[in-house]
Amino acid sequence: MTLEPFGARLRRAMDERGPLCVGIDPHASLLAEWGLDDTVAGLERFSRTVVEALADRVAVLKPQSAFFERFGSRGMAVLERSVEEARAAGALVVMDAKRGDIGSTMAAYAESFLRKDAPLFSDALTVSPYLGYGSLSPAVALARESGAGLFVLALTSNPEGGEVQHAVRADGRSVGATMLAHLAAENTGEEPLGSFGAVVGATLGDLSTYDLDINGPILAPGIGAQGATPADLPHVFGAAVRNVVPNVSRGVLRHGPDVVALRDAADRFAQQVRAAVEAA
Ligand SMILES: O=c1ccn([C@@H]2O[C@H](COP(=O)(O)O)[C@@H](O)[C@H]2O)c(=O)[nH]1
Repeated sequence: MTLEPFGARLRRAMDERGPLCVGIDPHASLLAEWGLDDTVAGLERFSRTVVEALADRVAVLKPQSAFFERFGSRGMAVLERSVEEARAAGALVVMDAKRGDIGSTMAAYAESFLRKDAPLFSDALTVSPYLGYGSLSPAVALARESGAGLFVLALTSNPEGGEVQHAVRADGRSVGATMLAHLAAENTGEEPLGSFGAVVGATLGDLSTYDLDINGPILAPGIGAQGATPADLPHVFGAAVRNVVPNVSRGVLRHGPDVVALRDAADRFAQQVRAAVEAA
């Protein structure tokens, strides 16, 4: 069955459920706080609990692949099941694996996450363009074919990102702005929303010098543990705020393992996001 393009599916999910994305980030410290062992069994319990609590109410769940990879093949099996269960319960899954390599290898990464019959097929994948935006072409092509999407690291939430992303090219444009321009071109003419999104940190303050009008989604990590708040979103993103998918991971997860407490925490963030976007 052919999937509707990711951008259209995401727009509908954002309209129906609100735009919040919650991360599935099983940090060792969170496993301990939840009373779980730092083992595959602990990982599985953690992931299952997050999916059970949230997959039927938030638009997007974003598993952080690193925390599953550290357990090897058995961790990846847990990740596979989490993706499958989250999608079955109605959430869109953005796999946060930040892949990026020369084009021929990028094609294999794309096959791993974006081919419809792949065990880890996800609705969208985070990718790094820092081997050159063109190196992502195989992922762009396969995402289009599969009805999936990409989130390209443009302006990341961490303070170290600026030394690369704010660097100014010979044409006077910054590297981050160049990535945004590539995405705008990718999404030209797409309705209601393109499938090729940018990652732009909610921590970055006023971004009015950047053209965030990419006709695609903007995944905005940094809310909660990294210090940004939902109230910051209009100031950071301006008119683009309506296409922002704000991500919170530890800010919600620290309320587990109680399912009701996780839901309440996600609902609070969702409500704060809604109020901030409506007031914008
Ligand atoms: O610029 C980026 C890109 C990705 N991330 C990821 O988002 C979550 C944030 O987790 P919190 O616990 O809410 O801080 C995490 O998986 C990061 O790898 C990011 O933070 N910034």
